[in-house]
Amino acid sequence: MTGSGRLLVVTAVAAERDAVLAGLARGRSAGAQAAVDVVAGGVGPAAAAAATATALARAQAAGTPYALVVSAGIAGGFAPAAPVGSLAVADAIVAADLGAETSAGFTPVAELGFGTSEHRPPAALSRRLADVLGASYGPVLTVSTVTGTAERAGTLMRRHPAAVAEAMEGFGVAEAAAAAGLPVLEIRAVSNAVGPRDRAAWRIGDALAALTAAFGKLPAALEVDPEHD
Ligand SMILES: O=C(O)c1cccc(C(=O)CC[C@H]2O[C@@H](n3cnc4c(=O)[nH]cnc43)[C@H](O)[C@@H]2O)c1
Repeated sequence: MTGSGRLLVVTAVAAERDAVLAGLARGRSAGAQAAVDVVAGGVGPAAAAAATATALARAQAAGTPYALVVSAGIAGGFAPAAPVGSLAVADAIVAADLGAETSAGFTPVAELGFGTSEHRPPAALSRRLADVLGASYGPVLTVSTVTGTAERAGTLMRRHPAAVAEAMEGFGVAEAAAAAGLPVLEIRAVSNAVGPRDRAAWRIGDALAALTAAFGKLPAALEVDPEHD
């Protein structure tokens, strides 16, 4: 993102939006200059896609288009790559449960011939961001249902052995960005391990703090033009 590039960050809920805003404020006090808008678009891929598409269209109509879109928030981490409290940056944003379930197993929508199953962030930019943030780097899975059993976690890991995190909005944000011809990133802070549901083990506060720290560094890390990735 160059100095003139406007950045749209989409989170699910207000607490994530506020954590991102706190990080951006910290970055500005350190001298980082970035035109960034942050939207809490709702939980799940459909809400995220609708909110992202609306924000992009409004900016385009106002003559102040965005140059880059980021899906950000908390996530489940796949062990050992992404422990609780760590950050994850997507090298691919994957629709992990969009497709068809048959007796032969799951077939992704792309293999059914009905569209895209994953979006690729700019490789050099996302890799550089992961390095700057000290984040794990790999596929981030988008699901419509939070994984709650070891069996489901195992199924996802077998299908996506390099996956680092699971969340619910990235693919929706990426679809809206792709429709607008814009590059997309996904940055997640790990609040829990993907697997058996244990709400007592969730560390949402720690994840939100990690998200704030990440966005304190992000504008400086993005001071490149994603068009020349
Ligand atoms: O199991 C529960 O009752 C429970 C407790 C706290 C949060 C939830 C959610 O459904 C959070 C979904 C929300 O947060 C993201 N997120 C965080 N961890 C995960 C995960 O392991 N798998 C998928 N999404 C996760 C997600 O992006 C949503 O915005 C449930």
